[in-house]
Parts: sequence; structure tokens; C-alpha cells
Amino acid sequence: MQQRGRFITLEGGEGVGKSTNLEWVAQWLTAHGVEVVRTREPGGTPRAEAIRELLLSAEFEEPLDVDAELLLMFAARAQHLAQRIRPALERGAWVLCDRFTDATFAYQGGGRGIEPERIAQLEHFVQRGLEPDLTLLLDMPVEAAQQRLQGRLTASGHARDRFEQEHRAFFEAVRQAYLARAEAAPRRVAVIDADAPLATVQARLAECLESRVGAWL
Ligand SMILES: Nc1ncnc2c1ncn2[C@@H]1O[C@H](COP(=O)(O)OP(=O)(O)OP(=O)(O)O)[C@@H](O)[C@H]1O
Ligand SMILES: Cc1cn([C@H]2C[C@H](O)[C@@H](COP(=O)(O)O)O2)c(=O)[nH]c1=O
Repeated sequence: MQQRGRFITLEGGEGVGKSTNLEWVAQWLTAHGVEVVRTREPGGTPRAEAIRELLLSAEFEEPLDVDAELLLMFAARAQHLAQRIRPALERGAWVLCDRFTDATFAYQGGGRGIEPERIAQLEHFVQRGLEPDLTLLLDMPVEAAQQRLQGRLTASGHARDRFEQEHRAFFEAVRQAYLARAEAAPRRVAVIDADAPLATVQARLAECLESRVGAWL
């Protein structure tokens, strides 16, 4: 019988380097003979990407209720799991996802103040026991990450989205919630110090992958 693929997520606050390093991790896995499906949350399928637009858009004057935000994150996730993640894992591919449910605990929990128990109820309902095999949490001080983010926004000419417009205290709370998740699940979550030149961060990722993923290859 075909063995289920592995599910790896990248997490961290805005600007820590998730998208940049997701590509690098995908190449590392491909070089080790793995079929990799790269994806992201919220999003990853056409309908889930439409929900992403609704969540990130700063165009509406009407505020987005925090419970509506939480439910939309899980609605996008349910679609993504059904249409993309579960089918890929079942055929033996590995899924590499830019953010997943740890982001919900960090942003809607830490950032917005929703009780973790309520988030956990939706997690059980939507995921039915599926969770990442490995989570790479890129961590660095908020101030330095915000400078990187500003550099990217200036270079691209893009405006800040609804989350990127949040204040400093929000991002500090997000970071602390991520670190608490890592402390509570050290076998699943590896914290990577991302406050270093890219080559150094990637050397840290390689070391982590060798030790945590090597046995699955
Ligand atoms: N180690 C690094 N050193 C310096 N700059 C970096 C490093 N890693 C990424 N960058 C740059 O920082 C910016 C943010 O990186 P990236 O877009 O990968 O972050 P992200 O975590 O995906 O951000 P977001 O959550 O906002 O999508 C980019 O301009 C990228 O080139
Ligand atoms: C999955 C997930 C995401 N978010 C937030 C975090 C980011 O600000 C955006 C996604 O944009 P990015 O380009 O990946 O940085 O969505 C969230 O609040 N809750 C979640 O569960």
C-alpha cells in the first residue's frame, strides 16, 4: 500500500522569510527524491483563494468581526484540506504549506484574543485529527521583521493588507503565541532563529531537516 505523504508547515510572523524559505525547503526535499506540493493558507485552491481575498482586503469600510474572521480561516482550510492537502497526502506526495492552524492560534488567538479552546473546537471539527508532521517556525524580533516587510512592500509597490496594517502590540502577541505553541509541542515544532543572513538561516534549516526528516526519506 502507498504510504501517506508527510505534511510540513512553515510558520512565523510577517516578514520573517516564510515564502523565501519555502522555496528553499521545497528544493531540498525535491533533491532528496520527494514529490512536493507547495501551497499556502489562507488559500491553496481557487475557492479558498477567494476567501483569502475577503480576509486580507483592506478595501471594506465595514470591520470584519473576529468570529467571522476565525470562521473564514477555517472555511478556507476545510476547502483546502478536501481539495488539495488530503488528496496529495493520500497519493504519497509531501505537502509543504506556508502557514496552517498554528497561524490561527497565533493571529486569531494571540492577536485577536479568541480563547484557544474555541479555536481547538474548530480545529477538531475541520481537521479530524490531521495535523502537520513537522512545523518550521521562523522566529525573529518583530521590529527587524517589520523592516524586512517594509523593504519588500517598497520594492513591490504593494499596499499593506488588512493584517499587515496591524499595530506593533498585535505582532508581539502573535510572536508570543507562536513561541508558546512551539514550547507545548517540541516534537512537532522546530524553532528556527531567522534573524540572520539568508545563507545562515538556510544552513539552520538544512540541519533541522537532516535531523527531523532524514528518517522519513
Ligand atoms: N534572512 C534574510 N535576510 C534578509 N532579508 C530576508 C531574509 N529572508 C527573507 N528576506 C527578505 O525579507 C522580505 C520578506 O521575506 P518573505 O516575503 O519571504 O517573508 P514572509 O515571512 O513570507 O512574509 P509575509 O508573512 O508577510 O508573507 C523579502 O524581501 C525577502 O527577500
Ligand atoms: C493561515 C492564517 C493566516 N492568517 C493571516 C496571517 C497573514 O497576515 C495573512 C496571510 O498572508 P501571508 O502572505 O501568508 O503573510 O493571514 C491568520 O490570521 N490566520 C490564519 O489561520
